[in-house]
Amino acid sequence: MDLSISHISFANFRSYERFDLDGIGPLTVLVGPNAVGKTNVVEGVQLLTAQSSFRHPPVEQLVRMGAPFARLTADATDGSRQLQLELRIAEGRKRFLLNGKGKRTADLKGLVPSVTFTPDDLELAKGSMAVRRAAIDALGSQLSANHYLIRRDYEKVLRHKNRLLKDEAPASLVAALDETLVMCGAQLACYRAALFEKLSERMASYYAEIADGRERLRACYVPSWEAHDPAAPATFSFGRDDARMALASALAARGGEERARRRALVGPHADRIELFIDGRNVSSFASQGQQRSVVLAFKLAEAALVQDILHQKPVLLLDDVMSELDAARRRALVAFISGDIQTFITTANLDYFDDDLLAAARVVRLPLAEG
Ligand SMILES: Nc1ncnc2c1ncn2[C@@H]1O[C@H](COP(=O)(O)OP(=O)(O)OP(=O)(O)O)[C@@H](O)[C@H]1O
Repeated sequence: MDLSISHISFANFRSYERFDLDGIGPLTVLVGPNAVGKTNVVEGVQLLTAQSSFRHPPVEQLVRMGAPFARLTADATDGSRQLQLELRIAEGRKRFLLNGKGKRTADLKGLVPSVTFTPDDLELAKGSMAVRRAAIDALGSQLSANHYLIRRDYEKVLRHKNRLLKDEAPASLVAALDETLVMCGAQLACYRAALFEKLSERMASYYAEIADGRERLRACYVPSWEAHDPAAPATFSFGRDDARMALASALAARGGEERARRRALVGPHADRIELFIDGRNVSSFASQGQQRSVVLAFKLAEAALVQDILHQKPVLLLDDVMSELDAARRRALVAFISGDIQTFITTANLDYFDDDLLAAARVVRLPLAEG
């Protein structure tokens, strides 16, 4: 049986002095007016499960204004195991605990995974490449502690390199750092590309379902060392040694340009994820409806992949997305939810939900009644 959350409790988290929800089942719909704290609940559960927040806030913002610290807990069980996930936030620092014992973030990755879908995710279709890269890394980090750690290392090296380039440091110093960048960068590009290959297969099949088989989605991971024409799909396969060599020679070839522009131009921070519908690039050609279908397919693929790789269904956190989807896409999402995956949905309006879904859900009205 999969681990699922049975109880959550927040103290001094965001707008909540206290928030407790017990007896949580497969489907919880949180309904309430604007600014009542619905998204805060989703964010709290994401912090406890994925150890990150889609809002990327400064740590101190998570603590209720005027309070010295915050504490969040979630109890999860699969019928035999009982886990308590805990996050304590004080003095600008986050500390994670499992069953009362302090843990490194990397040790908790994937234990109770989650997939979050918010209106900001619509940026996956039309927004910058950084949004797509961040989504792959967020997923990869839950699936593998190594992905999480190598990405962290790479970002540290990249920050250091950008500082050197900005300060116009001697080329020898930059070249020395490039050796580390090649090691971490090649590994990160390989992790991402391997993960993306699996994700894009599932995305394509969800997209076909959502579009009733009328259109075909194709996605490509394009490493920064490849010159790729974004007008047409292409496949790039590489192993770690290929990636190291290609990255090292691209860095050597573009070193002068990097110094002139005073920033790092080559490496996984510049890799591209291109999406195509029937051969046309989504960034330039997709309609609003097609963009929404791409994002929905992306999210459903994420959830399916977590299940395949970790053999544990993720908790699905849907923040106010029903209003962003039309009836057909809502149906596709509801069909997925009905496949027995623990889900929290927030909404300001229950009219977006059909009676069957509401009958199967626990509807929690916010603000909670006192007592
Ligand atoms: N650290 C904090 N201390 C106190 N209040 C906070 C803190 N952080 C956020 N809030 C408050 O939480 C409220 C927003 O909550 P949230 O984003 O969960 O609303 P929501 O119910 O999802 O609203 P909407 O339907 O408009 O998206 C705001 O009123 C905001 O001022």
